Amino acid sequence: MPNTSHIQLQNLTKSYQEGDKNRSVLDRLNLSVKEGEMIVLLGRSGSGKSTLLNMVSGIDKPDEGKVIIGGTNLAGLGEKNRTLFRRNNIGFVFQSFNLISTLTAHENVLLPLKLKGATDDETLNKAQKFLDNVGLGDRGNSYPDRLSGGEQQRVAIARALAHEPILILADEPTGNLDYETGQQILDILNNLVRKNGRTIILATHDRDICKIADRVLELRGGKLREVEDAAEMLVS
Ligand SMILES: Nc1ncnc2c1ncn2[C@@H]1O[C@H](COP(=O)(O)OP(=O)(O)OP(=O)(O)O)[C@@H](O)[C@H]1O
Repeated sequence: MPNTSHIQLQNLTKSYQEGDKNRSVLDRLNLSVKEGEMIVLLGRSGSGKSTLLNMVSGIDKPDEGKVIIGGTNLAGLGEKNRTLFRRNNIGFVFQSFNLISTLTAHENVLLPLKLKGATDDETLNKAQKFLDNVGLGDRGNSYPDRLSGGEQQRVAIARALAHEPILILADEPTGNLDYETGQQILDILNNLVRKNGRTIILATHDRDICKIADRVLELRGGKLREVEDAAEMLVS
């Protein structure tokens, strides 16, 4: 298991075939992220933010280039090993929460711990601790459909952090929430991630989120550029 979450993307290239057309999404993209950094990734709809996060998490593979996380090049691994790497090292927070509807909140948080091979009482307590951390310690027995959107996203954050990943990826984590709930979710994410010194890459349309970032990057034309003044941007 890597002991650093230093990330390097080198010459990352990805295109999709559409009929007889080739749509280039990432074009020899480069990025270096230091351990503990919070990166906000901006970009218009369709610019490739989800595609990029899928490469970093190993859900998908680039056509060319390297995805090096803590010394391991994910792009050089087969699907099985990428899945194992992801389970052990990465936590993912989605726009649509993606909780398992037949499992309680506590069981949802427990799942990544079990997948990582943990079994004992310590694990049960750990899941409870992470629910406590997101302010839902008393809702462990609730099923997702009994929780509000904001509460579901808090469970999803507890689930993403429970197996203590070195890297958190979040794809529009506030996209399905009203403004105030979205701000609460960001505060929770920011506090937990910072407290534990985790690295996070968060993709969003919401320029407000930039205020909590160490670095803001814009994805455009398949490449990344640093945004010095996020307010200058008009992201649709
Ligand atoms: N599996 C796929 N097959 C074909 N084309 C795809 C696939 N996944 C993504 N695309 C295309 O790649 C481009 C980038 O999509 P992506 O979802 O990464 O953008 P995004 O910036 O995350 O957009 P949004 O902000 O709307 O979620 C789009 O043109 C999309 O249609």
